[in-house]
Amino acid sequence: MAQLILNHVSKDFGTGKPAVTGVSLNIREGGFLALLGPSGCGKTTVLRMIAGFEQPSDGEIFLGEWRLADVNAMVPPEKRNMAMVFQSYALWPHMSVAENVGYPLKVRGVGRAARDRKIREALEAVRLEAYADRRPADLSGGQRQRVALARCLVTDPDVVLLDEPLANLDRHLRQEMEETFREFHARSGASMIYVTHDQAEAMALATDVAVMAEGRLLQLASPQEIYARPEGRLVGGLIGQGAILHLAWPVGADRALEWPALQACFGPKPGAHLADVLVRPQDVVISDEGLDVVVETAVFEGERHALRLRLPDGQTLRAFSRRPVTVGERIRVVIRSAWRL
Ligand SMILES: Nc1ncnc2c1ncn2[C@@H]1O[C@H](COP(=O)(O)OP(=O)(O)OP(=O)(O)O)[C@@H](O)[C@H]1O
Repeated sequence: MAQLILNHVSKDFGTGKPAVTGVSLNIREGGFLALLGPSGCGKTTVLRMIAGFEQPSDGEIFLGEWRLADVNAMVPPEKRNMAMVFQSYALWPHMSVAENVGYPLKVRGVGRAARDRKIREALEAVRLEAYADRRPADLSGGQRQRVALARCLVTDPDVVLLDEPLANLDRHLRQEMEETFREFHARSGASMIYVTHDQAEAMALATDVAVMAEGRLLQLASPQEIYARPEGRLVGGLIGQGAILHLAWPVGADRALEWPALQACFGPKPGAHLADVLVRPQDVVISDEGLDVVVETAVFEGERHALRLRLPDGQTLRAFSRRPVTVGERIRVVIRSAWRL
């Protein structure tokens, strides 16, 4: 197994606007990369180029030293030892679960005994041993997706590509399936690339998160890093919760500031350069000093109240409160820390 490398990869379908522009990525062996971004940003196109369903219009794709694709040539998908899992599961309806899982081995001419053993192991891995003889139609959505994962496992792929695999499942099942994906990743040892537009899912699963917008890669970092230090407004708005404020950030100051230094950024500063600043709700603390704000909305979420607070200049902040507050109430808050985007 080896590192998957995308080197300045672009794809232009000739529609006037390239789908992907100059994307460079290194996916380390056994890594789990989430590709995140708004609809139409080029995520699926990147995945399809890695799989070999599309040829780059520029740049190169390598698996270790092996050149998989460039503008002149490409290795066909079936020669890449990759497996792809789709949102739609893509199971054969007329085959049993075991037959579906064993199908890639049958195509490769693997003998009956070895095939049966592999199928058994793969079904055990996704906890579906008891369902081997059922048809896909008799399974739940989550179980069907686990069959699709088992079908991936049997071929021992170097790279597994997942295109929004949980998009068709309800929230509860998605959480359960996240656990299955984590186990699947640990067991297979394959590098995984997971396309999603759900940032919480990306953060929960991946070792690395790549954020794309309009065909370009904006940032690639670990979930912790991208949460703590997002680059720019788009990444800041996409990862985690928070408010983006325009504040008079002191010239030459650090990108992270804490209270009370932050206090100086608020209030009218005619002519000052305004920076985009990210404030996370958990860093906004109700206090008996600090900024004067009005509670605009308060939503009870069970373990806390989620608040939208209006600053005197009309900008809004998000905050959490343990105690109930009333809409229209004036309170004071301290901002523990903020990050200049
Ligand atoms: N075969 C194609 N021919 C022409 N344009 C295409 C083709 N495939 C994708 N595109 C265009 O490329 C852009 C990126 O599409 P892509 O499917 O990669 O985005 P995405 O981020 O995966 O979106 P979504 O989250 O909605 O699936 C879009 O503008 C899309 O219309």
